[in-house]
Amino acid sequence: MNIAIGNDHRGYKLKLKIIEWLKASKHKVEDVGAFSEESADYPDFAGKVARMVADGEAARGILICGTGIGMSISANKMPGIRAALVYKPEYAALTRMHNDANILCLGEMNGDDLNMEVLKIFMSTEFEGGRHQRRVDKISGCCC
Ligand SMILES: O=C(CO)[C@H](O)[C@H](O)[C@H](O)COP(=O)(O)O
Repeated sequence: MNIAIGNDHRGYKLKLKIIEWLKASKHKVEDVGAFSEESADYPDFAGKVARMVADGEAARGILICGTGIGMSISANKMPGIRAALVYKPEYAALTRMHNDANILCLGEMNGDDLNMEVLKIFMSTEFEGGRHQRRVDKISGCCC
């Protein structure tokens, strides 16, 4: 799968771990930065990843900041994006099965172990469709 990934300064170290896992799992990774722990603005990276997912250049996106909150607020401004901020593994499965989330937002403060567990479930869970498809279709109509 083609994955776009982005972070601010607080998400930089976790991103490196995530990229290592994604590549070992045979995913193709496009890293839009930030490329260091120097202070950076999360909307800049959320916008780049969201654009790539919305345009079909990436099948899914991953965004990391301190809490994940700023990334999710920013990414969800882009039409076609369903960015989910997930702290618990069970919810990683549910947001894929029910919301067909196409971007995963992680908070570095949630800890590496939990975040890696969330990531692995997010990457391996399919959308269920059915009644959830109807609801996902309605998301696009919410802001128009
Ligand atoms: O969590 C975040 C936004 O939702 C960011 O990653 C930052 O942690 C937060 O905005 C604090 O920024 P700071 O410049 O590191 O104090």
